[in-house]
Amino acid sequence: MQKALCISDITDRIDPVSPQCSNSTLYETFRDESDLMVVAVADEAGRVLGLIERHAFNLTMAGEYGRALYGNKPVTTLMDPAPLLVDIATPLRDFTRTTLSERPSELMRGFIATCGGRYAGVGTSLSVLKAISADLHQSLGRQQEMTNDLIRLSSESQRHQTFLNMVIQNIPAMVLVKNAADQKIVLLNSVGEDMLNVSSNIVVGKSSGDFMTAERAALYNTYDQIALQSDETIMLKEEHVTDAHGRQRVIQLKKTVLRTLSGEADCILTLGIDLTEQKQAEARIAHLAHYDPLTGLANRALFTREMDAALSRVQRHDRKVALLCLDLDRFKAINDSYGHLTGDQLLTEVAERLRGCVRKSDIIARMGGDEFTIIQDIDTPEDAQHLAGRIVDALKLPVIVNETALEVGVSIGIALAPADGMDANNLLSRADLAMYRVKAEGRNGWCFYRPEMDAQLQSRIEMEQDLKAALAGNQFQLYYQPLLNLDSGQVVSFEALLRWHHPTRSMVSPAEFIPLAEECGLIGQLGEWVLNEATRTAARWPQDWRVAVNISPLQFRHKSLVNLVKKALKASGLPPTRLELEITESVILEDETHNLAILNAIRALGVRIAMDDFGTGYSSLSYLRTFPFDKIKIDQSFVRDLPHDKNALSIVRAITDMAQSLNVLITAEGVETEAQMEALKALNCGEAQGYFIGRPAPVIDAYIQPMIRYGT
Ligand SMILES: Nc1nc2c(ncn2[C@@H]2O[C@H](COP(=O)(O)O[C@H]3[C@@H](O)[C@H](n4cnc5c(=O)[nH]c(N)nc54)O[C@@H]3COP(=O)(O)O)[C@@H](O)[C@H]2O)c(=O)[nH]1
Repeated sequence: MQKALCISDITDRIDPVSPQCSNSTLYETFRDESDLMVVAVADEAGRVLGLIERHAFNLTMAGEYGRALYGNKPVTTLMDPAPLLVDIATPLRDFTRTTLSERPSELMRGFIATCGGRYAGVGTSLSVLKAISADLHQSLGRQQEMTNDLIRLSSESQRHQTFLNMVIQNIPAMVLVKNAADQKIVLLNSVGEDMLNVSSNIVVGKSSGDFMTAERAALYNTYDQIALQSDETIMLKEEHVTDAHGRQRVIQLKKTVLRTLSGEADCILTLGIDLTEQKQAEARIAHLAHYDPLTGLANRALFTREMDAALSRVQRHDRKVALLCLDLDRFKAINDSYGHLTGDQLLTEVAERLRGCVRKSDIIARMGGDEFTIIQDIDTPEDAQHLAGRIVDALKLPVIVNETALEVGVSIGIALAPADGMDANNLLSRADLAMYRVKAEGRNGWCFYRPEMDAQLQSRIEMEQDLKAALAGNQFQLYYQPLLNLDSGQVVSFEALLRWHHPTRSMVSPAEFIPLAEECGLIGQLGEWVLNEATRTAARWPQDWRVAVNISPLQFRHKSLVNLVKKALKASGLPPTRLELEITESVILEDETHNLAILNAIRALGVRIAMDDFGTGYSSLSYLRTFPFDKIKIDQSFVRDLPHDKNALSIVRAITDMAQSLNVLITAEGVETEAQMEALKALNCGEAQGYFIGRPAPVIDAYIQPMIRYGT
């Protein structure tokens, strides 16, 4: 901002003339200095004596008469002895305002500026006018600038204001500002309107008590007082509110007092952060950590916690608890046949039915796959028995998924605390043991744990160890069972069937140890041994005999089966066309793409692929189209009832007809009588296998038997 003009700005610091100076000398000075309008007369100490104005002086001195009269006289004779005096620091405006109103004619003659009463310069009316005009001009310019500045400032502040409003309105939190002095609300943003379910028009200018319940308002006022007495942000308890849309929200409030530069409380800022989604996510995570996402039942982690709690109830309050272990009977087959989506729907429905069988206080958990557990507070073992009975009945009813009726069934083992133990893991294994007993005894039922089951478990554990030792100790042998071509009556191939000469239990059936080997991960090693042994043996047979080797579905998951087959063929020198691999339908159903690729690669080597146990599975026949099987083996359960059972006859006929249309060879398994063989011949079955033709036997016997029987 420019400084206002003062007298010093418009005075000429012309040396004054002394009172002794003659008028003629001054006359010459005026003649020589045309710009000189006024001069002051002052003594040596600077005291002002008078003022001489050029025009008036020259008027006197211009004529000869005037010069003759005054020429030699001192200037004091023609000076104005009472000139207009003004202090040099006087603001120009003050000077002009006073002089123009009080002594305008004196101003016209000029004036003398003084400083501390001493001469400081002279000024004229012209210099005053010039200065006033310049000042006016400048102040107009300044005013314009100031106006522009103001306009700019106001638009900037407007922009800031708008920006601030936008931030406040769009911040995803409630912003509520109260005046610190009277605690009246001055601002509530739109999120706050929504959270508090009130319009800012209603609350601005009001106190909390004007639109809240007295109780709540009192609480908020207390919080305000606490905030006012604190220099820090205070965090309030989470609050549950119903928002403008009727939804329950959880809000975290924070209060901060905004203070002026001098430290006085100006306003109270309340921020409300909506924690609802965060809380929901936390709840979801907590739920996932304890509940099975598919069925909504407790998971293993929650089961363990609940089991510990139940056992401490038993201990402290002398209560009884039953632990029920459930395993669905045909779930795997259904899952494999109809796919995981159907399996999932089935599990969901099973969970629903279980919920319908228990009391509220019972805990149902899904431990994984198709295994469930129930923790039940009981008074007597009969309570557990009744619950198990209800569950078996509930799951006997078919489950309808996508218009298909699925019959699943359940096996339940029950262990009791404290009778069967007080350790959760131990009880679980005992209930499991009982459940396996139900499975072994035909499924779809329940059974209490009995101490002798431990011995059975022990024997299973021992068998597992024995199996490991058997592999190392050469206790396995392959038996061979012949397959007869029903047209030619010739033995065409032999199925290799594994036998275990157990050191103490003599011969153990593969029906017993193959599943065990699958469970304990030994099937890969065992299957590799069978493949090598069978190909090595068959390589020594007559050229027109093939060998069939059973491949477990689990072998498809282990080492590269294709490489194992290649290696066995190479090592034995057996032509690939003389090797046949028997697989079950679960191979196709389990991991169709992966397993079909393996089958195709093996078949590309020239090895034949047979579908074993045909008709026992759950699946539709559609998988027969997914792979060109060389042979289908009709399961012995269909052959058993031939030739008299009409159903068996029509099933076998249907299979042979279908095989003919697909151009696939059919082998009937389990042929034990001549009548069965004749019936199969009449049904156009290509090959037969069974005790009637030859029992599995070490290789020598295997081919001698049929030769003896049929004279080949
Ligand atoms: N993955 C592998 N599985 C194998 C291997 N060796 C055998 N097995 C499978 O074990 C199951 C039981 O086999 P086994 O006790 O050898 O029974 C076979 C035959 O002895 C029996 N059979 C043959 N003819 C008759 C008969 O006329 N009556 C009758 N009651 N049983 C008979 O059938 C079994 C052959 O079945 P299949 O394999 O379906 O052709 C069995 O599932 C074997 O597959 C192996 O090395 N690996």
